[in-house]
Amino acid sequence: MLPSGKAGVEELRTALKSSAAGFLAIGLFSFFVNLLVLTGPLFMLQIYDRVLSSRSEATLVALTGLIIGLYFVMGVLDHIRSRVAARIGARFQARFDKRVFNAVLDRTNLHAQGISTVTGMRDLDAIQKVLSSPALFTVFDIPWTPFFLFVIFTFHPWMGVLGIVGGLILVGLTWLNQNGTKEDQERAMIAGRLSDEMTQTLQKESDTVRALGMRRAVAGRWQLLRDKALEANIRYSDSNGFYSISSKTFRVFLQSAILALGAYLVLQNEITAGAMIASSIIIGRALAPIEGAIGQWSLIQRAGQGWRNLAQLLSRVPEEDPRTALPKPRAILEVEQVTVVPPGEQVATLRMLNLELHPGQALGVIGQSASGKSTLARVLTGIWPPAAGKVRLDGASLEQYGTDGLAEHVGYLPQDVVLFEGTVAENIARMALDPDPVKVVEAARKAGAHDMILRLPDGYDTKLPAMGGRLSGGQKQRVGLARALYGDPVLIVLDEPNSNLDAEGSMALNLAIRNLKAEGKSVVIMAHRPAAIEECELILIMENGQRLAFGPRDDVLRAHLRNHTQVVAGTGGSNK
Ligand SMILES: Nc1ncnc2c1ncn2[C@@H]1O[C@H](COP(=O)(O)OP(=O)(O)OP(=O)(O)O)[C@@H](O)[C@H]1O
Repeated sequence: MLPSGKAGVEELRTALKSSAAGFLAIGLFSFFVNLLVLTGPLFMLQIYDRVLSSRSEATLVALTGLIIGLYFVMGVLDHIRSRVAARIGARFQARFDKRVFNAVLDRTNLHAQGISTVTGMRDLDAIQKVLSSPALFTVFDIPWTPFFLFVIFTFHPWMGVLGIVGGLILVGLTWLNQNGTKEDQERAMIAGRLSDEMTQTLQKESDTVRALGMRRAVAGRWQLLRDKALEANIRYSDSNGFYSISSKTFRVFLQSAILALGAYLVLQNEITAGAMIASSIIIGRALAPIEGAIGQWSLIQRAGQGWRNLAQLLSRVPEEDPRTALPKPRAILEVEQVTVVPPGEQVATLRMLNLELHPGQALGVIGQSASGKSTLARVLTGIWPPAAGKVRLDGASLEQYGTDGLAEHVGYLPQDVVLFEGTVAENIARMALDPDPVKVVEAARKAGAHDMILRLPDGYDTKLPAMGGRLSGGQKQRVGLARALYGDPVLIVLDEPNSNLDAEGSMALNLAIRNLKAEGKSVVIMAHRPAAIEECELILIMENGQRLAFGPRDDVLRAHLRNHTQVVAGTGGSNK
């Protein structure tokens, strides 16, 4: 079941509350702006009832001077409240930028199940837009509508009644708009997101798409999604446009209707011509916020959706509590009764695993495909938390180090190495904003990749496109190993580190492992190829997510592999 999102709502609300002073300021400015809105109607009232009847030019000049001053003040206040709103929006975004970014990353890893819409950053943008836009002012202006209607009442009750009826019709239109467009908007949003995601995937995998002649097929699928998105958008825009234009037309009509009623009342000598003009202007102002809300409805609705999505996301991925920094651990790894269930799954892919590794030891993990080797790599590096049991590094369970703290002590080479857009050096430095060149070269040397990197067109400063496209599979793997060793981690987890390596690369890898052991680090190597376990004194054999055997390499291989002699012989440096 999905969490209710209460914790997330609370987090979002607290952030808004921290801008209470800003909202108060907007409320105060809105108060004066709305009072000053009466400038125009009162001016009209005076012109018609005083200036025209008395034919006094002096009064006209005085009144004109006065309203110039009042309009100026109104303009300044309106401008200030826009500036305050923009800052409230920016502050809200700044508060949540990193938080949402991290939550989206974590949720992809840890909580993949449930809502499929991870629109985090777009949700945040949508809320920020509403906070910084005139849509926010409608909230502060709408309470003034009854006041303006009351002013019209003071001119004549019938005018007031007409104003109220008109207002109710506009509110009704807003309600219909809300109910009539909500589903279309959601559909448009989801369809748009799906087609965007597909575009991104296709861009990343363009080689495969071309090579396998999938262009027409995927373009067809993509087009279907685009068409759906377009269709939903058009439907949404049509219905929203219908309500928006209806309300605008109705408001203009209402202004004339009140003028007609006013004229009738003037003819009956019930009100003055000034009151007739003034009430026509005031009714326009009274209903402007309602019309504004309808006009801004798509923004408001999207922000509402964003608020609900973010509340879910933030509840699902709570903020990591600050951790007491632990000293650099010794390379003692303990896996105690660990069971792992991948995110979004029900069935464990690693069950009740126990093992221990000490400084200077290397463990080779072997087993058939899908036996749980990569799952073990993920739990040892803290990517997936254990569903039961504990993984400890020097006595402390991994979560005690915190996500970033743990990454300093653990190096990880994933099975599929993905490099990021940046230079080779930046990639080795794990994309740090201030990479330490000494540490970069040191890591590359340890990984036996220094010479290979020097031979690249621009050495360490060779620019890599996204996904590291410029490098061969083996080169990527060696840069990936250097990245794993950056910052001198004590535990190094290598998932199929030699799957793309040639003999030279394989030898460099084994030398690196030997050196790491000599430095007192511990190394875990998930392997298919015998050459990879040459440096391992311990072997773990996995089967169906369970430990089939664990112990000294030669004993385990002899006891469990029928062809152990070939395997042991194969570890003599060949790369089969
Ligand atoms: N992200 C995931 N979500 C759900 N199930 C997963 C995920 N990753 C792996 N699994 C499942 O976990 C089981 C073990 O997979 P794992 O990748 O750990 O095996 P492996 O031994 O590393 O295999 P290989 O040698 O082919 O890389 C498999 O049944 C797989 O389907």
